[in-house]
Amino acid sequence: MSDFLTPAEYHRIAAGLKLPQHAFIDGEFRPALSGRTFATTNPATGAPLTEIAACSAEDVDLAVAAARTAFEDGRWSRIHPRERKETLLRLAHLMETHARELAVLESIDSGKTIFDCETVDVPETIHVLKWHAELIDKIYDQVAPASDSHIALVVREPVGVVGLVLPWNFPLLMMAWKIGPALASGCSVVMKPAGETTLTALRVAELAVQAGLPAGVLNIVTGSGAEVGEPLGKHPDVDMVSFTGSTATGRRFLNYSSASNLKEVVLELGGKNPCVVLDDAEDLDTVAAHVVNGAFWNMGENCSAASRLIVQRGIKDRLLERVKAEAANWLVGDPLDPAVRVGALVSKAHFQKVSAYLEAARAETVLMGGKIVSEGFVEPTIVDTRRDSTLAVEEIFGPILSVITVDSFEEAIAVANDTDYGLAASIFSAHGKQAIRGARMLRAGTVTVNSFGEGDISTPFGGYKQSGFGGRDNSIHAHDQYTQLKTIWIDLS
Ligand SMILES: NC(=O)C1=CN([C@@H]2O[C@H](COP(=O)(O)OP(=O)(O)OC[C@H]3O[C@@H](n4cnc5c(N)ncnc54)[C@H](O)[C@@H]3O)[C@@H](O)[C@H]2O)C=CC1
Ligand code: BAL
Repeated sequence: MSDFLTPAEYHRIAAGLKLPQHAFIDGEFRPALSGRTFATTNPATGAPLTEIAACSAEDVDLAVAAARTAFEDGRWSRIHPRERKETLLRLAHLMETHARELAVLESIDSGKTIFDCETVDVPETIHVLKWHAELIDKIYDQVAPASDSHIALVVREPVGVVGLVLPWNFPLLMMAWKIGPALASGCSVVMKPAGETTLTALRVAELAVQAGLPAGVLNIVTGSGAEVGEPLGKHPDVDMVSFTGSTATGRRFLNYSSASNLKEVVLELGGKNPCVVLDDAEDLDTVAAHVVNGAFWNMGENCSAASRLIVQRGIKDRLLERVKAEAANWLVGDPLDPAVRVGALVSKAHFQKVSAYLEAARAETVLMGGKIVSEGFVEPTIVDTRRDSTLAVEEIFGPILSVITVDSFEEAIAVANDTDYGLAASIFSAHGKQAIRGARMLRAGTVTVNSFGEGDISTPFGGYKQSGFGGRDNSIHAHDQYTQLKTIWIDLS
């Protein structure tokens, strides 16, 4: 903790921040063409932070045109990958220099805790950008088998102008997950941050200018889903869209694509992720720490949150005792206090949604929590539920853990897989073969064994079933989204 400041010091930094307001199009910060703005507030206090450009289809057109020009003239798409690497590394280094400011901005804009912003969101964002930058001048294309009279090349080319539509739960990190591989690959970007959390993206754009990113290569169009997301999804000159957010909105992007130019679509969607704990799990204090982290980290506002604890009857009581003890350490309160682990839910609307689930929990057995702390803040809550209860089926995106009791390994796996989602899962067992067998049987894009997590930048992240579509974020596979394969046959005869 020695690197953390006091809450008062963080509040002083927050009060002194200059907040961005304008969209970023063709290398310039500009108001919406309509002149309209929308208010953004600090979800922890309800206080207005600033007014931001409320863009619409005409601003999207401008941004796409700028991105297209930049892509076609090759100012970024056709320079040596090493030059792209160096520019992105300069951006990452500038972000390091401004890490604390970015962490505070992220916290006041989203309600996330300063603890997480300082230890995860900002450093991981920088790491992800560096990882993709470092990769791009080290990967090779392929030469296919052919007779002596031909050479057959399989080359990757940047897909073109890409639309990136972001969620509000990890504003900086999701930006990095998408702009990292998109920019490294040579694409031009039109990005739409979530309306709730726009500020850090615009600050990164300011740093990108300083880093020397050419105009038009990164454009940030601010505003609502209906007025910016939809025109971007339907735009005939956007070659591909990568989206992270709800399954319902993800579906719309498939419709937008089919109704426009059949642009490629990659969707990273919701989850109702199981955490399976079998009777033979060992070191229950550690298991409990993973369970709590999985369920309550980032206020449960996490697509891979382990929101269903599927526990075998023989170990249930011993485990829950420890889970409750561990969760009791998760202090709820001022996100700018580094001792706090559960900050504010992202918006009033989302707070109301989560509060409605707390209300529904009253019809079940609440084992812990269950109450609103104050406007925007809810207690980490543990509920003993039926496997088919609303709480155990729907993605809540709040700090509510549903506990489901099972009697066997087979039943645990069946319950875990009994969901429309398939993003992440975890399994705890001291019996190696059983744990690995379970990991293979769980239908999810990421499965962790005897731990909770998402892997890291080196491994692909994305969902089975209705949790994902069309590709993966992270790892070298993320570059598949932003490149397309071209075959070149050369006749030597
Ligand atoms: N998979 C994930 O990481 C996320 C899941 N969610 C889930 O979605 C629920 C609702 O949250 P929302 O903010 O409403 O998520 P959302 O999926 O509607 O929003 C994500 C992004 O899509 C944009 N968008 C919204 N409507 C659009 C439309 N009609 N056309 C194009 N773009 C559109 C939003 O402005 C935002 O940038 C949450 O309670 C949570 O359960 C929300 C955010 C992230
Ligand atoms: N956990 C990172 C991806 C997401 O929540 O959307």
